[in-house]
Amino acid sequence: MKQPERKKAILLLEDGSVFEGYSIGKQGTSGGEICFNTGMTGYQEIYTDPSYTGQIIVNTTAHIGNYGVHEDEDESASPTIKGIVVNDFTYQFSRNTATEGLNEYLERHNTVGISGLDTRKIVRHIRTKGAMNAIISSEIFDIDELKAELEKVPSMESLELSSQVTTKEAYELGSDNTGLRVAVIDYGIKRSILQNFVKRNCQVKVFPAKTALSDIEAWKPDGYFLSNGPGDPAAMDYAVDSVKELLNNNKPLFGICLGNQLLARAVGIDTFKMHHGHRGLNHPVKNLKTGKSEITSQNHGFSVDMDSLKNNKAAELTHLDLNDNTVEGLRLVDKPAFSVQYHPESSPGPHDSTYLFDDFIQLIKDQKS
Ligand SMILES: NC(=O)CC[C@H](N)C(=O)O
Repeated sequence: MKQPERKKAILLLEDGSVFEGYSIGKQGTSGGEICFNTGMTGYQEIYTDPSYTGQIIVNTTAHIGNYGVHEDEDESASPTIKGIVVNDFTYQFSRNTATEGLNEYLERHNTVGISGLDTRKIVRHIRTKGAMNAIISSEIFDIDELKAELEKVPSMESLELSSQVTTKEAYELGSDNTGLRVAVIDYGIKRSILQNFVKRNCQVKVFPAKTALSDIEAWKPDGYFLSNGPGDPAAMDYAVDSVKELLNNNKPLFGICLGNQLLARAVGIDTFKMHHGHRGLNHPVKNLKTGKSEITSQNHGFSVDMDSLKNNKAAELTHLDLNDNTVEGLRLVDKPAFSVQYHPESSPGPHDSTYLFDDFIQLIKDQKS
């Protein structure tokens, strides 16, 4: 595939920094919270993870697009990110099984991007100054005009986004009557998480984020799963209230990422906005029960407050981040409920933590027998 003629694009950060590069994907103007992912691979899974809704992703790995995209590797129906910032964008991909080039894919999904930037410099900037909003444009080059557009972009703090990405209708997956019925509350779920349940012989029903408990119970689930998802958990009282109701039933409950934050809030533990979040595929976490460490896939900009967790009698810390000592997992003391901040489905990422799905299923089996 021939490289199209390169058109100019600019990236403007909230603190006034301007970077000039080339337009990739859809031409246009798009703003969101800028964040970086340090993974060396898995760009398609990252761009389609609904947890990134409303964000512009900077990939620190230098080559993006070089293996194209494959229709089976989407984590959701389409990307809901606000844009991508990359260094060397490759139009000509080298993978004989790829079904499309990344540029056509981004155009088809109306995703704006900018290439040719020194992404390491941008990352150092965000790492020093903290999370902030940014805007990419291939049409507005007047900085004051672009600043006015950037001011319209909402702050990620206090933003509720799950209701934009949750399923509209409930749906079922997996084989019937396996005796393991998992009710998934969809706050922006990744497909690979659902596949982890189906692969383990679970019958799964995925419910919209605002489903009444009675409708979930009508399906007679054996356990509940709280999904990952975008936005600030502190802006999700409706979800925290429904988690409290689920906990009253004393059935096994497992949560990932946003699900971890919602479980914490449901028992009165605080969450907070991090300085610049954790996003990558090589974050070391220590399992405090086994003493072993795991290399994990992560994507979060909010976190469960350690002091608040330590002062809370209902929960205990199970997983610790070895980079910055933040909370990476917790369990409830008197209920069969646990959760992790990182992504054990590891799509993309190393598979050290998939035992958590087995632990959850074991909890369901134990309770049933
Ligand atoms: N991956 C997720 O579920 C992200 C949770 C939350 N939106 C955060 O940024 O912390």
